[in-house]
Amino acid sequence: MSNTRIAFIGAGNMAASLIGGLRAKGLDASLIRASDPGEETRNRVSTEHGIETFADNAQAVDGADVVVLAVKPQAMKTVCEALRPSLKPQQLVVSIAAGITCASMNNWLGEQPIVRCMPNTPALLRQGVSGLFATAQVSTAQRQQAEELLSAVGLALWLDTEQQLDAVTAVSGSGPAYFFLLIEAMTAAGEKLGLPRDIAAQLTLQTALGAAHMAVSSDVDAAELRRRVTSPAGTTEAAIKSFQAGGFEALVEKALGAAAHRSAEMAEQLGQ
Ligand SMILES: NC(=O)C1=CN([C@@H]2O[C@H](COP(=O)(O)OP(=O)(O)OC[C@H]3O[C@@H](n4cnc5c(N)ncnc54)[C@H](O)[C@@H]3O)[C@@H](O)[C@H]2O)C=CC1
Ligand SMILES: O=C(O)[C@@H]1CCC=N1
Repeated sequence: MSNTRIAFIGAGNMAASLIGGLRAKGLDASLIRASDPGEETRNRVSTEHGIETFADNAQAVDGADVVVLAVKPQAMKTVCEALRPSLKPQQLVVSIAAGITCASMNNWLGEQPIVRCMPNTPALLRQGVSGLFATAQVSTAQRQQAEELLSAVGLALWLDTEQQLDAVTAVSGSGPAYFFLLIEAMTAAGEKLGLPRDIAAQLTLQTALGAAHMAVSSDVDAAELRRRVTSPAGTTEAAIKSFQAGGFEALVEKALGAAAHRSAEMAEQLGQ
């Protein structure tokens, strides 16, 4: 990775967090470039990370070993088709766009080695997790380059099939939003139970943090940790029974199913 030249197409939130992670890991700024139509966006990443930026995507990819596609899924077709004449066959394309398949990208870009990934927003704090899938054209060295790129902002996990990316999107890509929703709901419920809002918020946030740390560092699973909090006929049991009477597990399954379905549907709708 130390000599790998990386070009980011799109310099928004996810690209900026990847660039920040690479810089924090010691990758030289001269090896990173980014292009974005937004002047403010270009100025922000070049000031924050000391990298060269371009308004023209073709200029950014010139000489790059790895080209990271970090635009919205809806922009992928146009961006890929316009990039096609500028790409060299050996350049690795890494896409982080939700719901855009390798087959669609190969149609738009021509045959390129492609790694399709699904990161998540805690990448901003280098606490992210990503699922990665490589096409057959990707060499071992290129797999390593993609893994080093994504592991600069958190955990990077390889998948056996591209279809599994729909499930990864449902679990971890969209996942931070589910935890934020629970934080919002617990804070509001605490307030309704008579706590000042800031106290309810602090109690909720520190509990989320503490529980996540426990779940990550413990040698027992989440179900056992839950049992240890749940005294027979106590308060936790009352709450858990209430969650389960409302169909909590089935609701979570349904919600993640909806996200995975939407990921596959986007591939259909945006992949033409
Ligand atoms: N936000 C999230 O939680 C996650 C997002 N993703 C994926 O990451 C990708 C980027 O998302 P964000 O960074 O959140 O979006 P963003 O909107 O912050 O960044 C996208 C950037 O692309 C630029 N752009 C638009 N048209 C362009 C073009 N023709 N050429 C070059 N740049 C262009 C925009 O100006 C913008 O700065 C999306 O495809 C999304 O599916 C993946 C995982 C999680
Ligand atoms: O909501 C979305 O479509 C994107 C993909 C995963 C997180 N945000």
